[in-house]
Amino acid sequence: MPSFLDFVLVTDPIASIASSLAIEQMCAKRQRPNLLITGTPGVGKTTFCEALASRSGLQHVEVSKLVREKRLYREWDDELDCSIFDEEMVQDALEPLLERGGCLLDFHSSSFLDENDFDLVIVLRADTSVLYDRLEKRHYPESKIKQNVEAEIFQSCLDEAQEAFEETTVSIWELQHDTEEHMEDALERAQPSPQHANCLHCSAIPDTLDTPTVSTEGVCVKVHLVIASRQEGCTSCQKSKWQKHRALQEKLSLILFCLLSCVCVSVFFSFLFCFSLLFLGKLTRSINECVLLSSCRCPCQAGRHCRPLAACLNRTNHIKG
Ligand SMILES: Nc1ncnc2c1ncn2[C@@H]1O[C@H](COP(=O)(O)OP(=O)(O)OP(=O)(O)O)[C@@H](O)[C@H]1O
Repeated sequence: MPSFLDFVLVTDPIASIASSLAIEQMCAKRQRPNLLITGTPGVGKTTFCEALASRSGLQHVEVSKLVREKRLYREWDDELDCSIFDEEMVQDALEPLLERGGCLLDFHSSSFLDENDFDLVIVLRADTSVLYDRLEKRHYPESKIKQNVEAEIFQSCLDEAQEAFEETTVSIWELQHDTEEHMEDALERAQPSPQHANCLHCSAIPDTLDTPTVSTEGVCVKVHLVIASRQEGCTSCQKSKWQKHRALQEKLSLILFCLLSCVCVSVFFSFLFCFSLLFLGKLTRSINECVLLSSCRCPCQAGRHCRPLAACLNRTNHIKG
C-alpha cells in the first residue's frame, strides 16, 4: 500500500506555479483535489480532517453536520436515534462544493458518491477497543456502540469504498488512527517533501516540484501533481510518450514513403512499357517497309512516288496480309 508519503500535501501560491504544464492539465479538471475521508463513526475522521484542513488549506466538509443542519433526510432511525440521510439530497448539496474542488469530505458512507468527484480516498481505521471507548464517551446506547464496533470489525467502510471506487484509478489508503501519534505521524509526513511526489507511472520526481513552499491558503500542489501524474504521467513520462509517438510517426512516414515510391516506380515502368511497345511497333513497320522496298524494284528511280513501285508495294502488302 502506498504510504501517506506518496501523497504529501505541498502548498504553494497558485501564481508561482500556474505556468507549469502539470498544473494546467490538472486545473482543466478542477482547481483543487477532493479527498474523501471515510471510516466508521468514531475512528477520528473529523479530528483528522480538521488538522489536515488547517495544514493544507482544503475545506473540511462534515457531511453528517450538513445532513443535520440542512435536514437532508426523510427518515429517522428510532433504535439508533439518528437520521437516515437521503442520498439524492446529500448529492445535490455536495455538488457545487465538489465541482469547485479543494474539499476534505468527511463521511462514513461512500457508495452513493460520484467516483469522478474524488482524487483520493482515505479510510481511517481504529482498534475495536479504542473505538468502543470513544463511542462510550459519547454516551451512545450499547446497541449503537455494538453496531459501530461490528462495522469496524467487518471493515464495512473500507469494503464500501473499495466497491465504490473499484473501477477507477482513485487510490484508497487505509490508515490506522488509534492514537495521537498515529495522527501526528500522518500529519508530520504531510509536510512539503518533494522526494515523495513520485510519478505513479515511472516513479520519477516531477520537475515542477523542485522548490515547494508552504502557504496557509495555498494549493495542494503535490496532490495535484500526483493526480496529474496519475492521469497524464510526469514530464519524463510525457517525454517518453512523445518519443514513442515520434518513433511511430517515423515508421508510418517510412511506410508511406515506400508505398509512394512503389507507386511511382510502377507508373514509370508502365509508361516505359507503353513507349517501348509504340517504339517497337514503329520499328517493325519501318523494317517491313524496308523489306518491301527492297523486294520491289523501282524502274524509274522515283522512289515512293513511282506508280509501278506503289502498285508493287500494294500487291506485296496484299499478298503478305
Ligand atoms: N488519532 C486519535 N488519537 C486519539 N484520539 C482521537 C484520535 N482521533 C480521534 N480521536 C478522538 O476520538 C473521538 C472521535 O473522533 P471524531 O469525532 O473525529 O470521529 P469521527 O470519525 O469524525 O466520528 P463521527 O463520524 O461520528 O463524526 C474524539 O473524542 C477525538 O478526540
